[in-house]
Amino acid sequence: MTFQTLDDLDDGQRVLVRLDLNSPVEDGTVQDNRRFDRHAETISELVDRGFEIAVLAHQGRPGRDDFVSLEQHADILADHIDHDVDFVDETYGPQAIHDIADLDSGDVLVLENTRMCDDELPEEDPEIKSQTEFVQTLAGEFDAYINDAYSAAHRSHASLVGFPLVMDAYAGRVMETEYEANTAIAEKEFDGQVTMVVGGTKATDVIDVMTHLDEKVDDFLLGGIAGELFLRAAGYPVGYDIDDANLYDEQWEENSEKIESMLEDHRDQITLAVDLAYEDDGDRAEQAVDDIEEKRVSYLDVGSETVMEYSPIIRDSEAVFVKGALGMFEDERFSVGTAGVLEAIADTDCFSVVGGGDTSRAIEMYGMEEDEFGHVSIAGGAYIRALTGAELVGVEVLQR
Ligand SMILES: Nc1ncnc2c1ncn2[C@@H]1O[C@H](COP(=O)(O)OP(=O)(O)O)[C@@H](O)[C@H]1O
Ligand SMILES: O=C(OP(=O)(O)O)[C@H](O)COP(=O)(O)O
Repeated sequence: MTFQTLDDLDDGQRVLVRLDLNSPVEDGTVQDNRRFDRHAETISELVDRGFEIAVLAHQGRPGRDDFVSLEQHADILADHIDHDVDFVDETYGPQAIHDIADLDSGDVLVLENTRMCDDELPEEDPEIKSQTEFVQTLAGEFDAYINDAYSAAHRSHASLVGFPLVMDAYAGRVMETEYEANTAIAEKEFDGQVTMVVGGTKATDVIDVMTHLDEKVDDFLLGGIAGELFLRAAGYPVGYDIDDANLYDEQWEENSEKIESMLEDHRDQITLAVDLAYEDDGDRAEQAVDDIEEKRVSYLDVGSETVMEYSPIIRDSEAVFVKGALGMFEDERFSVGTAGVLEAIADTDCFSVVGGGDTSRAIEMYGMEEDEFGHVSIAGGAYIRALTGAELVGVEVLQR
């Protein structure tokens, strides 16, 4: 490993620490999840070593319901480290700079959601990000920058790639362990069948990676939003937005050509849902995809027949990689696909990786243990990108 770690950093300095606390938000309430547990280890070590600590993190995407302040995250983090955590509702404005100046040894201050700053998005070259007002202002306030956000390291955003170009930069403990685990996994060779379960809402991330993994993965089992987009490309009248949904059409525009060419060139490697589930009068109802004449409802899970088709494929696999849930599993009625597939994986002795801040929550929620899986990563998009062998931009800048 070529980046510097916390072992290379002298105690008691002023540090700016980038975490990934991006969490599910239900009715405005931030849901606790494994990202807090994992990052708490890094922050507790920094507290014990007397650092003056300011935390940068993002939450959600502008325009989405999950785009909220980090005030609740500061409280959840405080519970995890059993130590006070302050919050300021600015990222680099005058009040933030004032509060940063006031930090004492062992103090922790969470700065406001980085994505509320104009300079954070969109993705641009690290050199451009390093010259932004956001990076230039904060860099002057600290002795060192620590990136612990492996799970966001595939994004070329200011808080992830700008600072290492203008100040001393180190990998936090989560960055270190996730990088090691995911790099080792990417280098593993398997003699038997390799299966990848693809779902979730971030279809663009997974479809991009699928096009680079067609030699490594023998069978892609589809669900979630990506699954419906593939069904749409295969000629079924699903995979577009109805009502207020904003999940399909934009991602279809971005990915339809890739999906169509994957179906044309790799049809035998792609297994699509044979039935889908929806809400009918408060209950779960299922419909065979062949019987859908027109999309009138939101499909929130794959159906039970689909789980019966996916399970034997998983049983016959030597390795299974999961990225994204097959349905909206947080609602028990729509957990059949995700829980069914995870149980099938847990019941076999295949090597398995379950990734994603949201998806990894399903393990605990549905009574499974993490040690029933080979590796449970708090990274989703970053881990599957790493599987392709590609370097993550946020890691690359740490290695300079
Ligand atoms: N058909 C669906 N409709 C709406 N949401 C879905 C559907 N299928 C899966 N999801 C949601 O996808 C989320 C996980 O998506 P994503 O963020 O891409 O994965 P992760 O964070 O695990 O990497 C879950 O919280 C689940 O509720
Ligand atoms: O949750 C994240 O990614 P993931 O859902 O792929 O695990 C990261 O925080 C990145 O967030 P983003 O996909 O909104 O850039």
